[in-house]
Amino acid sequence: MNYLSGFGNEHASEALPGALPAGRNSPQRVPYGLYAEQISGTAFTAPRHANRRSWLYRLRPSAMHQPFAPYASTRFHDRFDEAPATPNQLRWDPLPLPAAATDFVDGLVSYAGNGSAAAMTGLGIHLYAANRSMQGRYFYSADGELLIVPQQGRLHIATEFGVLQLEPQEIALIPRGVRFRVDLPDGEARGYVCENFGAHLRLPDLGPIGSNGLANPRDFLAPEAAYEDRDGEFELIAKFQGGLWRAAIGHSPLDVVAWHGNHVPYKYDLRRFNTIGSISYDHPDPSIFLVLTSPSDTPGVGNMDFVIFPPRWLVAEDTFRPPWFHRNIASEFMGLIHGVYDAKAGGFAPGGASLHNCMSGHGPDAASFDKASNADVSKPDHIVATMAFMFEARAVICPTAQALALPQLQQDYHECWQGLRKLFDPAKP
Ligand SMILES: O=C(O)Cc1cc(O)ccc1O
Ligand SMILES: [Fe+2]
Repeated sequence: MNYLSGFGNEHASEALPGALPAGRNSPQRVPYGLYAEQISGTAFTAPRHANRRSWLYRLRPSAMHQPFAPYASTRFHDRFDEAPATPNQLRWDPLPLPAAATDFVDGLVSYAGNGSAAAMTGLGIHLYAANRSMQGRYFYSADGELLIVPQQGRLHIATEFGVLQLEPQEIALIPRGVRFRVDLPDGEARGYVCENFGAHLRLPDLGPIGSNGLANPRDFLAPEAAYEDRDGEFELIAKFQGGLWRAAIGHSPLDVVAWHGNHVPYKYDLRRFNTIGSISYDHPDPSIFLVLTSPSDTPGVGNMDFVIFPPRWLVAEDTFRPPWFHRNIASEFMGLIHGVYDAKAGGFAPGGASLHNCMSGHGPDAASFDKASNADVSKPDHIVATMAFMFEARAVICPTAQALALPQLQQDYHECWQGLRKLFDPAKP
């Protein structure tokens, strides 16, 4: 499958030759009898460097569907105020794959979040476990862009802009409003979704790192135009102001023959990340692992950040090499795609999750502390075959009532720090 390369680029793609109008966006009649339609992802007047919009040339306008009615989903929502926000450290085992037929949308379980679609700030964190492709149904979120992080099973995401083929260790971003369908080529799939209600995720500034490094722009891939010319009795599910809505639609909404613009879905392979770390001493702040950031209105403070912990060499001398003990102003929701996370010797499984809120103490568990305190740091350590990540937020991340009620919530998580014995000996400096 071919993709168009470059983050935030102005791309153009056509599935039929000459489908893209030349020299103007909305000619009186579009080639092939297509309808021209714009989708804007920022205010029309947003500064040029931040402005996002695309022009789509499609079989039918997106307005063409029956009225929406509420669609009862008990598990996928934005109800982040049902339970008191908790300072407790939380950790969950992986969600089991479903027994009943469950597609990507029905397989989403909302775990935590903050802010709201109405306020256009904050994030929602949802995990999915699914065992069948979306059949005759299409989905979009008007509430935020969707950052999809598969943990198990490939996803074929057919969007209005074309198809993104995704495997674990790759991520996809579906912009606000873009309609899509998720097929499961492996029959089963599990992973994480962050819905960003705030400003678009973008590549961070690199400061003294220079003009290259971390996630490089050319590794972000947009799909090439591909359209479905399908009539039938389908359904369009919309997420709108925290609730789900359903409309009957008589055709596939993935009927875009050509498009151009920069409000586009994209994918990125996390294995392409150019990981930078200390080559002298001390473990750097995890901002060095920042892939994408959604800025807030305070300079330097993200509404939400997407951070990864990829394979890397640890060479820092006279240094406790894993993550240190810490309390942060930011709140941290973590997931594990595969392997072992270097601050947790046990209990944090691939597909699992953890939440450490603002100023809640956390860090290496007792076993990881003992191991790293006694390791030979005159030699490099090679951290291999692992990929953990963090959705980090400026505001406290509130778990949903259902996440707190899940049997996967570990009641004994705090025990992982209770074995840290007092080592203090005033006689031994
Ligand atoms: O809590 C965590 O494991 C994430 C994390 C990693 C790190 O290297 C430094 C700080 C931090 O919050
Ligand atoms: Fe942390």
